[in-house]
Amino acid sequence: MLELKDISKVFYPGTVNEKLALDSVSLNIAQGDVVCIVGSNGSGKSTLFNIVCGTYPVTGGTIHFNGEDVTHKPEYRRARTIGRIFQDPTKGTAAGMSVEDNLITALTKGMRGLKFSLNNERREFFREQLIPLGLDTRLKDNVGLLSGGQRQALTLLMTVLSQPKMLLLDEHTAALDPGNAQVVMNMTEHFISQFNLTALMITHNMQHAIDFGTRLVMMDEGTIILDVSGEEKKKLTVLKLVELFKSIKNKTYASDEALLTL
Ligand SMILES: Nc1ncnc2c1ncn2[C@@H]1O[C@H](COP(=O)(O)OP(=O)(O)OP(=O)(O)O)[C@@H](O)[C@H]1O
Repeated sequence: MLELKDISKVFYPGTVNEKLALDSVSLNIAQGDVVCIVGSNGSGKSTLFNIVCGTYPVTGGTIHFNGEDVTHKPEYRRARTIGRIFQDPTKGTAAGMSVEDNLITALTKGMRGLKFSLNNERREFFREQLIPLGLDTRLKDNVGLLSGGQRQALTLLMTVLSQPKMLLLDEHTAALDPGNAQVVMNMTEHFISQFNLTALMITHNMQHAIDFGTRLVMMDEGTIILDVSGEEKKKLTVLKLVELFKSIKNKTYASDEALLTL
């Protein structure tokens, strides 16, 4: 579905600040893969997402999406097929609009420009979708009144309703308290299976990365150093993952958050 071949990204080339953020990264994502991406700060995880979305141009390499070469396709055109959710719960929703109006916006995007009006049937559909979020009585409320966790859950629902082919979750629970983070993780799992989505999720929480999804990719210094799936992934523990990192890189895994989940 997504094929990254020999992707490199250099920031500020030819200057004293030159930084090789991605170094010949190749990655194939199949339809239905749910891939957790871990790696210490600065290892290139967000840059990888920015390259997939077209936020940044590549320095070298190619990107194919469902067989189409999208390497130079602009971000706004890739946004139709790729839904991205950020860490900041305020980013994906419009605070000054009601829950209902936010959902209409998302659904209209998903319907690819078809004329759409809010009839009772549609309102009932929204209400049903909002039940697992505990927001089914709040269709008329302004989104600015919702908690961070509720807003992120709504962002998730909106993204899914816009019918992306691939979901990119960029530490989407990191700014939430543990209770809300768990609720949003459960919602994420529910939507991925309900809508049969392919997803990539960046997380610093190694336990989440082990428990969630079908595949785990670890990055370091702009490269992919580990890619496990199936039974091998199921057998992982945080301790094993940290030890694997040490044996591959001959250094200690530098993330306090990861070590906290040990
Ligand atoms: N827009 C930019 N301009 C210059 N350098 C950048 C830019 N974005 C990222 N970098 C650099 O590229 C490297 C990889 O950064 P990136 O944000 O992809 O890491 P990350 O793994 O997502 O880190 P974190 O876990 O801290 O979010 C870092 O050295 C970073 O400073």
